[in-house]
Amino acid sequence: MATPHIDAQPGAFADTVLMPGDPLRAQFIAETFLDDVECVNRVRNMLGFTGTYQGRRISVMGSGMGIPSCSIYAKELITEYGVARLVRVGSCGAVRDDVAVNDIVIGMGASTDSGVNRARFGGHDFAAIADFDLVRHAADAARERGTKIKIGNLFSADLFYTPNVDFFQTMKRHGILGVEMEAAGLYGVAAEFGARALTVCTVSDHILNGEALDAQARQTGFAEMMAITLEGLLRDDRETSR
Ligand SMILES: O=P(O)(O)O[C@H]1O[C@H](CO)[C@@H](O)[C@H]1O
Ligand SMILES: O=c1cc[nH]c(=O)[nH]1
Repeated sequence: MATPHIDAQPGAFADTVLMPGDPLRAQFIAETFLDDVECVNRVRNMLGFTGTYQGRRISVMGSGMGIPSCSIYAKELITEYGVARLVRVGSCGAVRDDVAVNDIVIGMGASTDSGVNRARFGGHDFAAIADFDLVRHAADAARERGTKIKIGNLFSADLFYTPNVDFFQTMKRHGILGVEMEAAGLYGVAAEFGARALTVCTVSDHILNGEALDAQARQTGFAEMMAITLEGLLRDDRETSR
């Protein structure tokens, strides 16, 4: 079985897929955090891997940048490979004064300037939200690790280089925790096709004050995000009845 974008065999993906935007970050995650790793997709270099974390089968695959790319992979993973949990592990920019580079934020919801969810929801506004239990278990994992995180609303932008820079102030006033490019689309796909989804991001830059992580700090913050995400998933396995 293959889709236009994934040439993996049936059963090649675990029921849970981590999705960073960057396929090389997918490879890094697989090689750094998983055991017994096998590469399961190379189409368009959108690398996908399956391995284990503490004995639990987990896959990781790049989503590409932006809602259209992420939506293609998420949809095919759910409907063709039986994936039931998708967790975006990404980077985002901050606009609030109390959100700093290296902070970890969880997208309980995701606002957007994209039209995809209206397209799938009869032209109406769709509340793009994460799965509550995935949010809860990631939050519990963070608390147990003693890591402070923020949970709230992300903004999934169609344009990385937006001409409407004044809108960042509006986002700030509305409490947006981070600006990224996929979460609202991922949540819409998950809702349409009956999967559970979550987004966890590390703040890589502050859009309004110009602060940005150096490479070393990026790596450290990223490792903590991965630990929270993976431990949250193990909790979800233990505590959520399906
Ligand atoms: O670091 P990733 O996961 O790619 O996420 C962010 O980085 C990319 C933009 O540079 C977009 O994909 C955005 O959502
Ligand atoms: O999409 C993104 C990701 C990181 N930083 C931003 O400003 N935007």
